[in-house]
Amino acid sequence: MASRTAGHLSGATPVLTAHGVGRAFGPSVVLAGVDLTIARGEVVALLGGSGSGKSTLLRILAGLDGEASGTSVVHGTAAVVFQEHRLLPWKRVADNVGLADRHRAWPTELSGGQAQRVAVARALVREPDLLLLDEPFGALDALTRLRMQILLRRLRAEHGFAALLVTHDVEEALLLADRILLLDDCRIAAELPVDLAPTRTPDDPAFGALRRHLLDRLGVPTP
Ligand SMILES: Nc1ncnc2c1ncn2[C@@H]1O[C@H](COP(=O)(O)OP(=O)(O)OP(=O)(O)O)[C@@H](O)[C@H]1O
Repeated sequence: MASRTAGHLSGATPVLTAHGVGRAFGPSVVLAGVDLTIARGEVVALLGGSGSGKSTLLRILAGLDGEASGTSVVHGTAAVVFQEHRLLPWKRVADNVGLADRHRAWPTELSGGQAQRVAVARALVREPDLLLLDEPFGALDALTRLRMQILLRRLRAEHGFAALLVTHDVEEALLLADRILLLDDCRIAAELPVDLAPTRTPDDPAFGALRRHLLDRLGVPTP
């Protein structure tokens, strides 16, 4: 597996290119022949059933899996945010992020939502070209999750980073992504552009139609 980071290239260059990515754990094949390109500034959501290989693919793209086959190149810099914040408990919050210390709190003193905000700040402070987000809000309560989704939208509008967002949450994908990929049967089985009005409210009929379509593809019955 050649997973590497290339230098900063021209604007037309995608921020991520992956070809023929494969991964097996013993006899169990999880990914086979996955091709993926993410344009600069594009937010792509990766949906799929539990165990379909979403986190495995994200780890490969992040260069955290040395056992995969195929090639994956980030054209620029990438930063990863996981479901658990993974802050360093022996460092104060500001030291975790690398910012001037104004609040002087330890990560253990933070709520889940606060800790995840710090994790996002830590990822963004280096101004990455690509954010790799693995269920970043999956452990948060519904209200905090919505706040974080709105925050991520705002940050993306301000900073213009590209992102790959692994999520179980169809509405989260529809709220945040420009394009949705469905991972099934070891490969990217479907790809949908999210062509919605900028507000992306769930009561928009086009939002509802896409939501139903995705749930149907994921095998979730809708009323
Ligand atoms: N280190 C590992 N050793 C053995 N099997 C693994 C390992 N990591 C992942 N797997 C297996 O690979 C498959 C895909 O796992 P992965 O975590 O990528 O799925 P996922 O789509 O992210 O699932 P979920 O949505 O439930 O988090 C699963 O069957 C899992 O058991």
